[in-house]
Amino acid sequence: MSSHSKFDVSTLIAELRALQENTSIDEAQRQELCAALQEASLAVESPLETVNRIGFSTLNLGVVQVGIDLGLFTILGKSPGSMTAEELAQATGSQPELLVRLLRYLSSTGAIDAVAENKYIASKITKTLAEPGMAAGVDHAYGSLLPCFQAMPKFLAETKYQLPVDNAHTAYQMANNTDLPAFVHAMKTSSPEKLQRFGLWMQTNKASLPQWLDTIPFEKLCANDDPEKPIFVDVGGSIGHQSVAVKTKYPALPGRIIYQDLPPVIAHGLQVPGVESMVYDFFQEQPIKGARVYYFRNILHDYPDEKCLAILKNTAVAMDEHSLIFIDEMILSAFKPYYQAAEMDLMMMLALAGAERTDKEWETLIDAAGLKIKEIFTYNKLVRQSIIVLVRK
Ligand SMILES: C[S@@+](CC[C@H](N)C(=O)[O-])C[C@H]1O[C@@H](n2cnc3c(N)ncnc32)[C@H](O)[C@@H]1O
Repeated sequence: MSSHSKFDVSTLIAELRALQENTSIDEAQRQELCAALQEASLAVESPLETVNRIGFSTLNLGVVQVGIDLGLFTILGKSPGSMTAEELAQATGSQPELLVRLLRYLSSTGAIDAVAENKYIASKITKTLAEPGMAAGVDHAYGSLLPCFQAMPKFLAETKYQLPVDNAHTAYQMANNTDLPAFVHAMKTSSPEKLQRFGLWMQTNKASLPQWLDTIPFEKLCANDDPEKPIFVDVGGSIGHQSVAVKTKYPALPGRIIYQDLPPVIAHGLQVPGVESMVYDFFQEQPIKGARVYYFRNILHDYPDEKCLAILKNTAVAMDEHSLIFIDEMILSAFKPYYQAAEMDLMMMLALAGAERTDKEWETLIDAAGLKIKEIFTYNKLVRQSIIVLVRK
C-alpha cells in the first residue's frame, strides 16, 4: 500500500489480529466480514502471490488428505500439550524425516500451529479437520472432485466448449474412465466406508449454517389433520438426517415421516422411531401418494433440466391438491454470486451436468414440470439457500 494510504496499516493489522480472539460476532456479521476480508486479501496480494495462490491450491488439499489418512489432526487435537515431529511420527506410523516436511507446510497454512522449532500444537483448523464429518468433506473433495477439476480443461477442449447437458458425458466420466453417470458409478465402485463418509459429509456440511427448520413456519405450512397421511417424504434423503430433524423438532406431528434413497444408502440409514426408510428410485413414479410435503434437498442441482423434469413429474403425479413440494436449494445470483455458490455451480456442471439455478432458471424448470411457485423462504442469504414451495398448477 502507498504511504498516502488513508489507513494506518499497523493499526489495521493489530485490529485484525485482535479479531482472532473475538468470538462475539453473530453469524450474519461473521459471513459478511469473511467476504470482506477475502476481497481485501485479493486486493492487496501481489501478482506473484496471485499465481502462487492459484497454482498451489491443490497442494493444500493433497497434504491435508495425507494428514487425515495418518490421523494426524485427531492425534494433535487430543494432545494436551505440544508434540514433536518424532512423537507425531511414532503416533501416526510415519517416518519423522518425511513428517517434519509435511508439518512445516501445514503450520505455514494454519492447519496446525507451531509453538517453537519442531513443537506443534492443534490450531482451530486442526480441530475442524479432526471432526469425522469435516474430514469426510476433504475426502470427498480429494477423492471425487479433484479428478473432475483436473479433467476439466481437456474435457471442455474436446467438447469444443459446449455446456455439458448429458450426465453420462461430463468431466467425471473422463476422470473416472467410465460411461456411467457419477452417482451410478459411485454406487457401483465405492466401498461401503466411502459411501458412509459421503453420507456423513452431506449430514455435516450444512449443520453449522442457518437451518431451514428454524426459519420456515413448517407446522403452519404443513398443517395436517389426518394422522394416516404421510406428512414429510424426503426424496433422495440420504441416511435420513433431515427426516430425523423434522421428527426431533416436531415429535407430536401427526403423519408418517419417510426418507427415500437407493438401496446402498438405505442399508446404512438412520434408525429412529417414527421415521421410516424406503428404497425408491426417483426416476420411477413416487409410490407415496398425497403426502403433505415432498422434500428435495440438493437433488435437482445434481441434474440437467431434462432429468429434473422427470423427477418433478414423477412427484407431481403423486401429489393431491394439498400436497406441496419443498425444493431446498440455492437460488444463484445471476450478478456477482457469492464465491461458494459459484463454486458449487461449476462443480455440479463438471461432475453431473447439473447446475445451481438462477431465479429465471428455476421459474422455467418449475413451469415446464406443470408446477408453480407458491412461496420462497431464503434462509441463508449469502448463498441464497432457500425453500422454494411448489404446488400443482
Ligand atoms: C447430493 S445428495 C443429497 C442428500 C440429501 N438430500 C441431503 O441434502 O443431505 C443426493 C442423494 O440422492 C441420492 N440419489 C441419487 N440418485 C438417486 C435416485 N435415482 N433415486 C433416489 N435417490 C437417489 C443419493 O444417494 C444421495 O443420497
